[in-house]
Amino acid sequence: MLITRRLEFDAGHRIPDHKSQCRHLHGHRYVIEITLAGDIINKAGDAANGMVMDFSQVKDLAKQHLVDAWDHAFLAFVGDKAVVDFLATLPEHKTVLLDCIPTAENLARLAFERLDAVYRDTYGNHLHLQQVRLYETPNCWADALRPAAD
Ligand SMILES: Nc1nc2c(c(=O)[nH]1)N=C([C@H](O)[C@H](O)COP(=O)(O)OP(=O)(O)OP(=O)(O)O)CN2
Ligand SMILES: [Zn+2]
Repeated sequence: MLITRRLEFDAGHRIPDHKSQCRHLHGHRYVIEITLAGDIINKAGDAANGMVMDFSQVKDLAKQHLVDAWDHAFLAFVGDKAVVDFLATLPEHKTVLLDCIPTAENLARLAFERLDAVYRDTYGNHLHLQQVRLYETPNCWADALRPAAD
């Protein structure tokens, strides 16, 4: 069984090597869709009975481990020196330094890597993170998938 929880957040970025609009400082209303795989919990009387995981718990964990850190932050490639140096001049500015360029692909991959350890099997229902879909705009998104098992 697959379940998906969608969250939204705002962040700024730029793609420094881009030859068109995206090299400029700009922002997006990002959408992240977190897909979990697992069996349906069958435990009479338990709050999670009939669920893979409570959607509110999926949301709370995503906020705690990722979304609250990225929301209203500027996501900057640490090698983008001009921007990193500029942001450092702004008192208490919320900047998230990344070791990669903040494309949709890289953000989806980073989100997957960070959240993978967060969604763990607590009920013996084989719960695990299956996919992170990251929308940069309503028309553009990237999917980070769990690699197929050997
Ligand atoms: N493969 C990727 N291509 C692009 C990325 C990316 O992360 N991965 N990012 C950008 C820009 O940052 C920008 O966010 C995308 O802008 P744009 O192409 O204009 O997207 P829109 O949905 O706004 O396009 P419309 O044509 O206006 O619908 C660029 N490429
Ligand atoms: Zn962009």
